[in-house]
Amino acid sequence: MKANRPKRDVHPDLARERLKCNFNIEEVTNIIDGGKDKTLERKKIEDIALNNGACLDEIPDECLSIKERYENAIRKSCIYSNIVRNEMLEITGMENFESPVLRRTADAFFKDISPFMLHLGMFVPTLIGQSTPEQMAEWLPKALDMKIIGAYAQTELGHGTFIRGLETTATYDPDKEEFVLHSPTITSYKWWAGGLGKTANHCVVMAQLYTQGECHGTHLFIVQIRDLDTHMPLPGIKVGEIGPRMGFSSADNGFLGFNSFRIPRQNMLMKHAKVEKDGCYVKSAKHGKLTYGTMVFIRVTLVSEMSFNLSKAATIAIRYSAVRRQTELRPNEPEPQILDYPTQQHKLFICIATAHAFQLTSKWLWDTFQAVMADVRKGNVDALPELHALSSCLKAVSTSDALSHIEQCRFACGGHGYMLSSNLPFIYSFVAATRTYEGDYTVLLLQTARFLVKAWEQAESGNNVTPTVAYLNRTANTKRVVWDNTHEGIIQSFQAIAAGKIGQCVRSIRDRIKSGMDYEDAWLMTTVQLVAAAEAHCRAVLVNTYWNEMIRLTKSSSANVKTVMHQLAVLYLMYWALEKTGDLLKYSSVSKQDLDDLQRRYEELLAALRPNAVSLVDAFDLRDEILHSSLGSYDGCVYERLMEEAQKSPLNAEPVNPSFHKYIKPLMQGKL
Ligand SMILES: CCCCCCCCCCCCC/C=C/C(=O)SCCNC(=O)CCNC(=O)[C@H](O)C(C)(C)COP(=O)(O)OP(=O)(O)OC[C@H]1O[C@@H](n2cnc3c(N)ncnc32)[C@H](O)[C@@H]1OP(=O)(O)O
Ligand SMILES: Cc1cc2nc3c(=O)[nH]c(=O)nc-3n(C[C@H](O)[C@H](O)[C@H](O)COP(=O)(O)OP(=O)(O)OC[C@H]3O[C@@H](n4cnc5c(N)ncnc54)[C@H](O)[C@@H]3O)c2cc1C
Repeated sequence: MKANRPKRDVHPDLARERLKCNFNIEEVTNIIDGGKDKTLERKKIEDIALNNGACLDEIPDECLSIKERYENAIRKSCIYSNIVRNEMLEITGMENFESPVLRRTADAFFKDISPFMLHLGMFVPTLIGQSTPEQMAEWLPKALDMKIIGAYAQTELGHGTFIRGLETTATYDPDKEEFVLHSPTITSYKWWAGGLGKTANHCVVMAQLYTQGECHGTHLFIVQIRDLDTHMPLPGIKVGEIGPRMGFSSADNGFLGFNSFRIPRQNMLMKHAKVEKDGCYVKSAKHGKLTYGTMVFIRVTLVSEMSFNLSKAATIAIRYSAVRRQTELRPNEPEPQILDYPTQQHKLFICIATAHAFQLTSKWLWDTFQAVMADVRKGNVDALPELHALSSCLKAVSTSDALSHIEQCRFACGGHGYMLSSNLPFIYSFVAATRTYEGDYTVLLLQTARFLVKAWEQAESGNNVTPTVAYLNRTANTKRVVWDNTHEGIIQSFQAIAAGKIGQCVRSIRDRIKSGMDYEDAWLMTTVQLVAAAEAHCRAVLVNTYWNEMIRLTKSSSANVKTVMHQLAVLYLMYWALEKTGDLLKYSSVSKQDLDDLQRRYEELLAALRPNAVSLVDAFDLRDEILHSSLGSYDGCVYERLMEEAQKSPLNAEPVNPSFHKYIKPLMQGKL
């Protein structure tokens, strides 16, 4: 089903906006993509994937039933996978199967989500990160070639966060050299895994490993759950879909139970720990948490995923705000574009800046992740705790911030933002899930807090700490940092806030222990503060990284690109400084006058960015197919598209709905 899209002239308001642009859009796009060659490659891939119109739907997803939606998503997933397999991977290289370009083009095919997303997103990365070379040779080519389709089944009905509490068992039987998978209780049923309900024929399962009568904790196993020919669940497997949810409607999130289901010994993913033929358990020599590697990988990728989603929402809301006019400011004057309202700019410009902040930080985080993984491969796991702390807090804060900014984008579009055809509700519900999955917000910040408390104690006793907390060496023993309204000053203030909060947590824990609590209770009682301290640390990392990366990446840019990129980064610093005035008053010497000045400069910056706003979102270079939005298309023909989408409502298929004759008319006639 291909839909023909009428070509329209660009709305005059948007055309005028584009004439105001004073910087080279392509240069900014290159910075976001990571270089000119990357932009060219992305465009080439987008042309291959999208130019033939296979991604377009005649009937909008939201007008389909649950079953139709799933079937349509499968149809398109197969078309898309074929394009990826036959044409796109040739350009990116097989090893870059998780390239952001593939993720971006996938969004043109799926307004919601592909049932195959978890296959490429988690199943394949788990094979890569957790298999021995022999296992990799066996499974990976099949998975990349879509000969097998997998899911990642870790969470259970009873436990998601507390992995050590998972109940599924994998008991080794040395006589048959097999593991017996079993779900002993209803709460041990696997629950939530994307693609598991109806699509996958294999999955990675996390289960408690028992061998020689002893439990060795959770390990990963690769399990075939359906017949490859008939697709029927194998005997001993109970599998299905978990039912309608807020988003992820076409992801067939599933449940899975095992009734003494047997798999060969070789199906335990044994890169980090293994079970010998005789049942002898050999522990990971490196680090006990390496089996959690896929989660760390996804947390790292989610930061750029948040940038992408926020850039979509910002593009939609800013283009719409340039076209939408509302309220006479003065009698008989034309109504202004709503983008001219400073309150609208306050809602939206931070979204552009945040998309940049997350994008640049995500590249830095990705490089850090790669470097740590290279060390791990050589047997050095020293940097793993820092990577875990960093990826945990950046995942938590980026998903949470993206979610609230996307909601602001929806508010910024008034009533029309509530329409599914605007795509904002889809983007919102997709991002809402990211705050929970791969580790809930609070839980992950508490992981970072554990690391920060240890780092504080090291810094306090005069020892050097790892790079991302190096500011503790400078600030751990300082009471209040001297306020300075330059970018360096603001960054240092964020570091002082983080250090101040971590220090306060340590003191609270110590005071509670002194007053008779044990460490666990003292920690528990301090967790509200610990979450706030970890968030503050994350903000310090974000402002510092964004600033440094922006300076580094614009070194050879033209003057106006430097200026506009600089303005966005300053806006980001000021926005968060103003959001955190209470903390600044507590941990720096900032005065009321300084804060008033900051507010004024922030408002001036909004005005300075205003003429470039539309071009800044054009620089995200998101094709209409990817935006899927009646409000955000490049041509800005908002009202025509809203009307066009309204016509597609199934309720408009007939002039009179049968319910009139069945119910309303009898009611009107008193015959009901
Ligand atoms: C086409 C391209 C595709 C791209 C795709 C991009 C988009 C991706 C979309 C993906 C869609 C995903 C859908 C969702 C999937 C899922 O949600 S899968 C399930 C995810 N589940 C979780 O994340 C659970 C969260 N819980 C945990 O991570 C852990 O249980 C815990 C909270 C960290 C605690 O673990 P536990 O085993 O109880 O450990 P502790 O005893 O508390 O800690 C011991 C020490 O170990 C440290 N530690 C914990 N985890 C790690 C780690 N991963 N790495 C390193 N270290 C770790 C911990 O901090 C403790 O340290 P100390 O303080 O030093 O003791
Ligand atoms: C759309 C979606 C897709 C998913 N896909 C998958 C998948 O493919 N595979 C898979 O295995 N899983 C998947 N999940 C599951 C997901 O990983 C879990 O839901 C997530 O890790 C949270 O765990 P939970 O649901 O057990 O929440 P809970 O841990 O029960 O959290 C409930 C509340 O308790 C709080 N809480 C819990 N523990 C603590 C603590 N120690 N300290 C303080 N507060 C705490 C949390 O902050 C939260 O507010 C998916 C989830 C969603 C929503």
